[in-house]
Amino acid sequence: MGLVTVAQPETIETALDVRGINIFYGAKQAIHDIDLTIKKHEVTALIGPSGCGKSTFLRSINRMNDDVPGFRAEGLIQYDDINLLADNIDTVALRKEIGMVFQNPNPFPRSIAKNITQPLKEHGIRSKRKQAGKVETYLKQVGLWKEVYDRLDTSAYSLSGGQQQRLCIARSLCIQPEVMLLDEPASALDPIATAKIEDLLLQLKEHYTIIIVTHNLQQAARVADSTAFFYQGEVVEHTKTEQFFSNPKEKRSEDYISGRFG
Ligand SMILES: Nc1ncnc2c1ncn2[C@@H]1O[C@H](COP(=O)(O)OP(=O)(O)OP(=O)(O)O)[C@@H](O)[C@H]1O
Repeated sequence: MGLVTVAQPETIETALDVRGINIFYGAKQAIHDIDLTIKKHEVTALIGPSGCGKSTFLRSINRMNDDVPGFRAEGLIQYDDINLLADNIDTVALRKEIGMVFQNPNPFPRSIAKNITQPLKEHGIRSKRKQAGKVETYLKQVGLWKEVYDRLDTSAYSLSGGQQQRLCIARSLCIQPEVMLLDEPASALDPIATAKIEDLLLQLKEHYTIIIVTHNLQQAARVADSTAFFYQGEVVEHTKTEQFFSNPKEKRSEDYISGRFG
């Protein structure tokens, strides 16, 4: 993925080891010296009030902000033996391993099937038989197959918002990433579609490492193994979700959970 290598992470259970990250937009510093350990096959929730830097941090992991004018990220985000913030990272290869799903469903303006086959083709899978097999596999993995198997050639835009979001998740999964980044993936969805996405995340963590930004504290409590509370560009507390919500260590965490700010 890049030429710069660093020492192996402390344990093989670590998916991403984040050390001393500082992020700037021009002169404005959005992230201040954060450290985080993201464990493999867990769901990690990033929570905190608007503007505290959750999306900035998430988008830095797979270099989505590189083209934002004035953007600069310093420090170490270690994935295997690679620093994801190194200058010579191949972002296409990076995004194959670290996929992303956005707040608003954004399927390609093509058929349901082509939303899966297009990324497969881009990653060298040319056999139509293999492509068809993967369309079925990944639509099943996101619980969409039964709903769409008889209309795979119709436009992805004919799906509901919740179905479109599950299609976007299938599109990310079909190239078999290790890590999935989700930026408020259910905030544009109704409660039933949201519940389906949450169920899906709980199933997917068996195969993938998941980091989710959410404004919904109940959602973090339902789906996340660990929760990181961001405030004014810092990580105030990162601990097991159950402990975070029942017995936070920091006063600012307690104030946030109890709705005293944010
Ligand atoms: N493209 C940009 N250019 C300049 N400043 C930005 C840009 N994107 C974000 N910022 C600033 O960086 C800080 C962190 O923003 P960010 O969007 O990461 O916060 P957030 O916690 O994800 O907020 P929200 O929950 O509202 O999405 C804010 O002060 C924001 O104004």
